[in-house]
Amino acid sequence: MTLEFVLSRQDHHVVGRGVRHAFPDIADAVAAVRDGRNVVGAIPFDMSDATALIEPEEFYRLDGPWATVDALPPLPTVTVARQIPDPSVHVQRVRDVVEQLKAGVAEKIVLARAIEVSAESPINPVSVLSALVSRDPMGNGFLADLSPAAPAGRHIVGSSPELLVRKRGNIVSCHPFAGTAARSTDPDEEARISAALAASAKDQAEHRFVVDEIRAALTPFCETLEVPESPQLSSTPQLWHLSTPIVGTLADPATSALDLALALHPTAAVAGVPRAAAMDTIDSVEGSRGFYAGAVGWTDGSGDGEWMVTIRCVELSADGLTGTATAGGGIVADSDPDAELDETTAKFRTVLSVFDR
Ligand SMILES: C=C(O[C@@H]1C=C(C(=O)O)C=C[C@H]1O)C(=O)O
Repeated sequence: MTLEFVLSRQDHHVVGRGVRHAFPDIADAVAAVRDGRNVVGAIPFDMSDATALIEPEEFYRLDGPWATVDALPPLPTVTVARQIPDPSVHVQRVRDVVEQLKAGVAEKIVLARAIEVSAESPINPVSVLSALVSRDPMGNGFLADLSPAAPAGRHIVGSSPELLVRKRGNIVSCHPFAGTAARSTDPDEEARISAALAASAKDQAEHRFVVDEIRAALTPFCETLEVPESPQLSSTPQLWHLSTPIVGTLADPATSALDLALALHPTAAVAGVPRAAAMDTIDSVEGSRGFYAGAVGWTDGSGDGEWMVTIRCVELSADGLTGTATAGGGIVADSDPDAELDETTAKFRTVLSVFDR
């Protein structure tokens, strides 16, 4: 049976194989969960686009991060075919957005850019997933077949550190990330970089927008909600981030993980504040983001589930010969456009480094 879906975390992973039913329309997926069916897959950034959710034929959850015993095709060499837009244009876009933010159009807007790579032979999505999970000490990785959203055969694969929402019984948790610094191989530099990120007023402000928005979105669902006063430092192999673990108890345990994901998505970590103004700017500046900056995850027939923010990822074409990685960063009025370009470059390393020779 084909592998349609994987979500790997440090302590467990979920796999979906085969397609019993495809849900290009999110409302049908929500109804399926209410009927006690398992739903897995990917939700696009813009909820008016088609979703890539399915009820798999086979659904299972096991302890520990995902791993495979199958022999996988090696990853081919890739070359950068296009940058969308050119890096200098991205810097100019950030400059323009900074002016808009200073003029009061919005308070935070997340801008992204893409790198398209070409491969000599097909990039196997499972090989990408395997490389990503084995390189991440947190065991994070995801793979979703995007066929329900047509055209068929595309996949999105990545390693996101950012938990949009998890629901187990009556406990809801979120772990938003925002505020970023590239890591160093030098221990002294590492200490300096992480301390500077923790002390950065600009990054703290970027982060606060996300936490405040999540608190507001979750409050109506919760009996209790614990939101730490200040963020902590979290790391991936490439980056330092500010992050805030949030935990609550649900007023109605029948609220599903998918319901919660839809109430939260897209957060200010990938869109901005206010959300509508930020989404308008993103749409007019970048065009459609597709599944990048969406949500990827699962919800089982009991309503339990887990959804990650779809970042640090590459979308693979149906023939596997093209991969498009997208990375973005939150812009606020005092953002430095050149530093924002560097931040996206560092974020691309998560997925593009799997092709390094
Ligand atoms: C948008 C991305 O990352 C998000 C934006 C961040 C930021 O602006 O500092 C940090 C983590 C993520 O929430 C991405 O990786 O593409």
